[in-house]
Amino acid sequence: MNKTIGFIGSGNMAKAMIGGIVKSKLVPSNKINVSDLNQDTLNKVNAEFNVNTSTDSRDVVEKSDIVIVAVKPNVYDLVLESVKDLIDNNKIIVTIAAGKTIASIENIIGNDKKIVRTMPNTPALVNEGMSALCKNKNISNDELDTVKSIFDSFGKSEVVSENMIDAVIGVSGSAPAYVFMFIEAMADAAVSAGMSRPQAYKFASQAVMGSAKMVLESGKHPGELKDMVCSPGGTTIEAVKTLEEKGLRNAVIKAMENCIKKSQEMNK
Ligand SMILES: NC(=O)C1=CN([C@@H]2O[C@H](COP(=O)(O)OP(=O)(O)OC[C@H]3O[C@@H](n4cnc5c(N)ncnc54)[C@H](OP(=O)(O)O)[C@@H]3O)[C@@H](O)[C@H]2O)C=CC1
Ligand SMILES: O=C(O)[C@@H]1CCC=N1
Repeated sequence: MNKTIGFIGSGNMAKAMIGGIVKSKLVPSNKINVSDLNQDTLNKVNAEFNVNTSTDSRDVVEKSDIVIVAVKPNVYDLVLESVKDLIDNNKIIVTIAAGKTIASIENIIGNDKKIVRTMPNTPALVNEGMSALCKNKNISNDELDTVKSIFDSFGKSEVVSENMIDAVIGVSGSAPAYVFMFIEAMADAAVSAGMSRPQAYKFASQAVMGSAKMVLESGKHPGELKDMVCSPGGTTIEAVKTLEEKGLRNAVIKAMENCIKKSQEMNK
């Protein structure tokens, strides 16, 4: 891609995306500009990915065609205010923040500017990210494709309507956290049965990854895949009974409802 990509904020999500872009070689690392308030953070990002760094977000905006704003929602508006005079009608502003609607960003930088709202997730770091994208009226389909190719460089992505972003946060943006909790709990049980901690993480993570791949690749309903594991009178059905008794599915649904509700509140 013949574009320069900038990141304002170099935290967990930005680093996962930078790592994914660099590994995929979508653009050379000298075409990635990154800012953060913390020089130590920037030194680490530079040592790991060899990208250009600055403590001044204005440097990043000036030097980049596509600017990904990756700071937390509480400082988001201040950051946009501090760079808005540098945003012309050619630059593309990409937001990854929960609760920052296209309208709220247009209110700050102007409704004549090019804005793409996205929701990625941290598996971007290992090229298994899942992202959603939507655009404002000033972004052409070609420009949306260009931004999508950034997100596709570290995983998969889909274009959605903006009112789906809250659901995307529940099922994808925040979801790695629930899956890590599940893996941790599985590993704890294996350790309790005498397995070493590293081996327990390996078994548990591979089981989760393989199961996810079966859902994506077999075309079978998850319930059917579950039934294929449950031998009559066997071990798995005992575990399934306990998970139902303890309300696993209900807990997941309730947790995601709260996650989505929080996202909706943050949009206001
Ligand atoms: N984490 C995730 O899995 C996902 C996060 N997101 C979104 O990504 C955004 C960032 O979240 P996350 O990466 O978790 O947060 P982090 O706190 O890890 O990252 C934010 C980074 O921005 C830095 N920062 C703060 N103010 C400025 C500024 N004025 N100029 C430059 N850098 C600044 C912070 O520095 P300092 O720490 O010193 O304040 C920090 O390094 C959020 O808006 C979130 O909604 C979206 C999808 C998934
Ligand atoms: O927890 C959050 O608010 C962000 C958004 C999605 C994942 N992390």
